[in-house]
Amino acid sequence: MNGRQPSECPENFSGGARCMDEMCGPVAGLGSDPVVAGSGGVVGGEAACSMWRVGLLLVTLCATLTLAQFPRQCVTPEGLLSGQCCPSPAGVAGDECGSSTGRGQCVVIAADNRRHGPQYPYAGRDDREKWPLRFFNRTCQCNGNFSGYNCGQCRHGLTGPNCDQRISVVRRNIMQMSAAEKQAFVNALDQAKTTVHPDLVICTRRYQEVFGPDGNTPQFENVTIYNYFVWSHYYSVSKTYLGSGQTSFGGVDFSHEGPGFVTWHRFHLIQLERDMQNMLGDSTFALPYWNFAIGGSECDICTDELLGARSSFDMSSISPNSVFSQWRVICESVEDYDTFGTICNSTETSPIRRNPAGNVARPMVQKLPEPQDVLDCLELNAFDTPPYYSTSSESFRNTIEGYSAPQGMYDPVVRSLHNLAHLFLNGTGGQTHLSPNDPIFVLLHTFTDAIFDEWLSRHQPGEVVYPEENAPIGHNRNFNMVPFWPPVTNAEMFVAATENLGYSYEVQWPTRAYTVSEIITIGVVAAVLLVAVLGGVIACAVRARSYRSAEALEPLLGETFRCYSEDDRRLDKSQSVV
Ligand SMILES: O=C(O)c1cc2cc(O)c(O)cc2[nH]1
Repeated sequence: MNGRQPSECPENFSGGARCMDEMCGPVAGLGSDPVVAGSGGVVGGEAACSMWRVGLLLVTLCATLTLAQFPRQCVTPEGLLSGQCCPSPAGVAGDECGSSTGRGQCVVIAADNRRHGPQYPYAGRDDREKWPLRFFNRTCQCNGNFSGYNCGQCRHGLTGPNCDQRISVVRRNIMQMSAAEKQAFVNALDQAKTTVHPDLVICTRRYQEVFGPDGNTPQFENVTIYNYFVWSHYYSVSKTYLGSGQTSFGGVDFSHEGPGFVTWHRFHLIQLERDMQNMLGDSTFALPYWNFAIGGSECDICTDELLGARSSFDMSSISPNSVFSQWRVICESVEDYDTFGTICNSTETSPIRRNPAGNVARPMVQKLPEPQDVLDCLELNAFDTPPYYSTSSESFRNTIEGYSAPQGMYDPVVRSLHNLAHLFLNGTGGQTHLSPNDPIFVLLHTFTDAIFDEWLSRHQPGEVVYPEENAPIGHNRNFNMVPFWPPVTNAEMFVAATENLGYSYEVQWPTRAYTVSEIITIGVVAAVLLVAVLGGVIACAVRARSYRSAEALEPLLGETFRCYSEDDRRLDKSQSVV
């Protein structure tokens, strides 16, 4: 933890008490807690019962303070063995999911049963299949606007004791924020990096080993708010361990290379934003975005005022003047995880590496996407196309993800939009198992999400366009996204953010440049118009001229006529006179 101390829990989580790890000890230490001894050990009659009660009291006390990737009170040996995770928001026995106040009830978890694509050829080899059934099969189902693992929270975009007040935050371009706003955001990120998550602990072993070496010590660990954000991304992309001496299977990714790319990352950000709002005690806090579609080879947010300038000592390091130079990454030992079947834990190791535009071996990733690329991908009509994978063509999803050219054509050598922005960073932010360790990840993904939201708003698709089956594992419409808890499906994030999720984007979308054929058409039309106008002008001029010539002759004629008429009148007069 860089020698820095985790902060206290925010008031609304702790009720003024200190964080779970301080009050209750580390989760991995629950093995020595009476609740665990009472359940797993041979403890008799009265003693066991009173120990159980003490344990229950402790768990209940802790329950009001924390939850987990699975709620903390659920990751006891009994909780894991029961398969049920339905805590009470008030910490009251018999009040599962706040049922006594009508907030919710404990129900069986529905996991997606539809076929997935051929990319993952196994069954029963990975804890993430049919998420989260390997760990739990019962969860809270909340009524009305209540939400959360125990129905103690409100749905996104709602607040108040009855969750009936609308609330919405606006995600803005970080470059357009004031100096004070920029500083506040950097400080908030840094606070999240060191604040122990009030709700979540991470699982540090595969299910097979989750009860620990003694069979009675659940392998879960505290983690900071920001490191949970990193860990959940790592967990979703990690390979399938197939056993000792076997190569882990890499053809699996629960958050990339499929339609769930946009929905998974959307929820990932919402969760971080909420955690930071709670940490700050500020429900108006919004994650900003980085408009990475600016072309060129300059990282405009890589300044010490924002995400950290380049160090003048080392091209791939962050300037010591930035707080992010002090950050240390987690989930770095990917070879170990894949070789030994271990899982990333909360141990921090090396500094962030970043060398924007510096990949000399790959010139294609030395330049950021162009503004036109965003406009092109927004024009694609199909959300995704078979095989709903990184090889899909004419797919909005595969294009914004960046495996297709911005106009939609799949090309194995192309990296565009989101992928290009990652690879441009050329370091921690360009490696899937590590990338969220670089906080640029947050801003890169809010912009990606803004493009997704704009596409939803322009095309108004409805969930039917999201594939129900045959997408890669994890990506079907009703698959519960890994590793989120309580279960949330891809479909739940396939909705307009403003109306459904309590946030919106303030974006000036670039105006479209004309295509060559449009320029030619416009030129031809303009030329025709010009000829027509010129023709008209010339015709008028000629007519006017001929009128003028006619008028020039008129006085003579007039005079003549007048002469005649005057003669006539004179004549008449004379006649009358006569
Ligand atoms: O090679 C790619 O296209 C690539 C790298 C990378 C890193 C990352 O964190 C992502 O989320 C995607 C991604 N794609």
